[in-house]
Amino acid sequence: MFARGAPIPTPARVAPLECLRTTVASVKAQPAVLVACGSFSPITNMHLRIFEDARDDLAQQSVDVIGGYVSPTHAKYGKASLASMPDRLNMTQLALQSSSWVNLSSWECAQSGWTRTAVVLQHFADELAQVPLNTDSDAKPEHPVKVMLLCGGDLLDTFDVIKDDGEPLWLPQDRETILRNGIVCIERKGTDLQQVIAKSKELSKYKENIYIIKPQIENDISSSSVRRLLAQGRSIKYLVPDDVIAYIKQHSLHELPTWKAQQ
Ligand SMILES: Nc1ncnc2c1ncn2[C@@H]1O[C@H](COP(=O)(O)OP(=O)(O)OP(=O)(O)O)[C@@H](O)[C@H]1O
Ligand SMILES: NC(=O)c1ccc[n+]([C@@H]2O[C@H](COP(=O)(O)O)[C@@H](O)[C@H]2O)c1
Repeated sequence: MFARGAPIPTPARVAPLECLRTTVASVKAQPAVLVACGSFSPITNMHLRIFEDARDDLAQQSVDVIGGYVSPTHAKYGKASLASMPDRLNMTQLALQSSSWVNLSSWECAQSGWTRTAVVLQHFADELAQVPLNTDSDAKPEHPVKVMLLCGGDLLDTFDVIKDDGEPLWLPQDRETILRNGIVCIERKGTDLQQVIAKSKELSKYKENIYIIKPQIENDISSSSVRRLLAQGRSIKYLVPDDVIAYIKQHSLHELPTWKAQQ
């Protein structure tokens, strides 16, 4: 558990290796690691589900997902709805206890400020490139591991956003890096991904690297809907893992002014 009110200790690795599978399905398969960057304030069952849907769909396209990471963003990302870093990390860790292949990465939160997502992914890529991969046969996998951003369609839709100060939300070189490596986008109500890609020259250029995943069971749980239910004094059972609900109650996170403001 991360101590509340204390800085986050720097972890030994960006990508803890506990759950990483180093035996790739076949020589020809493309090994991949999925990294979900986001707020996770709090983590929901749908954040966990998107990993499962993505892994199943990618397997049908000869992409062998050998591990996954949830990387909560730094407090200095500045979104009002962010619970503290220890709280978001603790809730994420509790939620991931039930996963055999997705790990928490606390690296982003241990930095002194917010880190751009492309930089986070590059750290993962640098570390994971050092991990020797093999197959059941003697032969080594033909492809090096790819680190791909896992996100909801709404995130891809922010790629062209220009902020109020006139600066792009995503630096052009960062978008390029992310798109070159591959991005796995889960369709989400309210975002037409085909349209998002078609209207952007850059996204169209890389459309082969954008894996669009249709959730097998549609579910639009979001952290904001969970916060809204809490603010209304309603139940969040079956939307969020039980241990996370217990943590929220134990530490009265539902009383956070920015969570209570959510209607
Ligand atoms: N129901 C969902 N379907 C598909 N993707 C989702 C869903 N919920 C969250 N995600 C994706 O998970 C990633 C991390 O989620 P994050 O906590 O940043 O967003 P969120 O749950 O939409 O939060 P908020 O409601 O506070 O904006 C994002 O890429 C987001 O699009
Ligand atoms: N330029 C960038 O790298 C950039 C811009 C906006 C959001 N992000 C990331 O995307 C995620 C978005 O989270 P939210 O959807 O909760 O805002 C966060 O992990 C954040 O760090 C990255």
